[in-house]
Amino acid sequence: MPATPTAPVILGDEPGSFPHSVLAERHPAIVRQVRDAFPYDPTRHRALDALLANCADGAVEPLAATAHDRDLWSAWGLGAHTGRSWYDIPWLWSESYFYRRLLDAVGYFGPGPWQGIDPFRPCKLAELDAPETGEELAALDGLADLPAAEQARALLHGSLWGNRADLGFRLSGGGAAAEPVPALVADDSDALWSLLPSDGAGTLCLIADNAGRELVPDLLLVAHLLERGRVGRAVLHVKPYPYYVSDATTADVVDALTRLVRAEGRAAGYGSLLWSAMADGTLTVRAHPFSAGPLPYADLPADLRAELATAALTVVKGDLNYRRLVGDRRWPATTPFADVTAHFPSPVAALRTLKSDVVTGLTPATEAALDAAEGPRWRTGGTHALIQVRP
Ligand SMILES: O=P(O)(O)OC[C@H]1O[C@](O)(CO)[C@@H](O)[C@@H]1O
Repeated sequence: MPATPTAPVILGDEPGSFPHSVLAERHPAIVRQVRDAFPYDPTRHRALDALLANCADGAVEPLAATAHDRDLWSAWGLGAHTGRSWYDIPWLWSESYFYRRLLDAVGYFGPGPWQGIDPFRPCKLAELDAPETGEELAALDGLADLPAAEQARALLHGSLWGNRADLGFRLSGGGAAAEPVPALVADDSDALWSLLPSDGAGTLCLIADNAGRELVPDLLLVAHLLERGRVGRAVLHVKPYPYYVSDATTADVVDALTRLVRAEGRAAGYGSLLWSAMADGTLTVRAHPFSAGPLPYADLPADLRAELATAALTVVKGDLNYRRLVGDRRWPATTPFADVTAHFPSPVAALRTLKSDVVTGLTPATEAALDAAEGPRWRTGGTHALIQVRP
């Protein structure tokens, strides 16, 4: 094994593959869904129709000369990818740029009346209002009598499996099937807990993924760790603008906290704790532009790298963040997780349900058992999860 392992970057160019289906089917479906979700004006309809025609069969188009982030995207490779098929460039790049273009089409960056209107907000709010969310919050009261370690474990698993509730995933109609065996394909949770300094003064960074039913348990986990003095400070990294359908933005954090403080019982207590923690700076929300960028975390910009380097532990949530953490490549599944995350500036834990082909750190026996039981389906079905840690 070389010191810096490598593997082919995933493209979307193989018909029948999962990445290809996302570009060819999921993206057009998302454009249609967004077009139906708001009473957009004719200009917005024309822009959405143009994106619909372009995204499945066309070539990558540049941003407008006036776009506020044109330089940023140029630095991220826009020039090199312009004019090429969406299928022939790194899949991670194509997907990220698709969401950037979608926001253009709905007028998100303005100027105009649709500036700042999140096209995915109705779905996100519906999740927060769903009866399941209320049930999950009520279940929190039942944890109170458990030993501390079991409470922490339950909240960690709530955050982990919260990643299954992802709206983009649901749009494709590929919802979670029967309970998987084994559900957890890797479990380094003991190592995760051991990374929190015993003096309770460490900083936890949590790179969030989805809003709604994933962000709520993420926040509960953070609240629990702050309340119990397991961490002294927490930093929640969210997206600077709507992305991958349900990814959390600052507005979604506000919605989730509002949902918590209006709940009953322990959930409300955690909500108040977090509200105060934000007011006194114990909990900080960050929305760095790179968080919605199309590059892997190996390419972290210097300021974000320096910031994350101060964390006792960074928890990286979800499938997309996993792809960005280990690199969106065709790794052999047994590639050591520590090798592919050696670039990351702090100790790091990945909490993710498996929703794309990328995976590392499995034992040969686990990979063989999964293949034998399910064929390739275990990689993308969202029915399996992992907790992987690199100290
Ligand atoms: O919300 P998550 O867990 O990041 O999952 C989003 C997922 O959506 C996809 O990008 C497909 O659109 C997955 O492959 C992916 O990584």
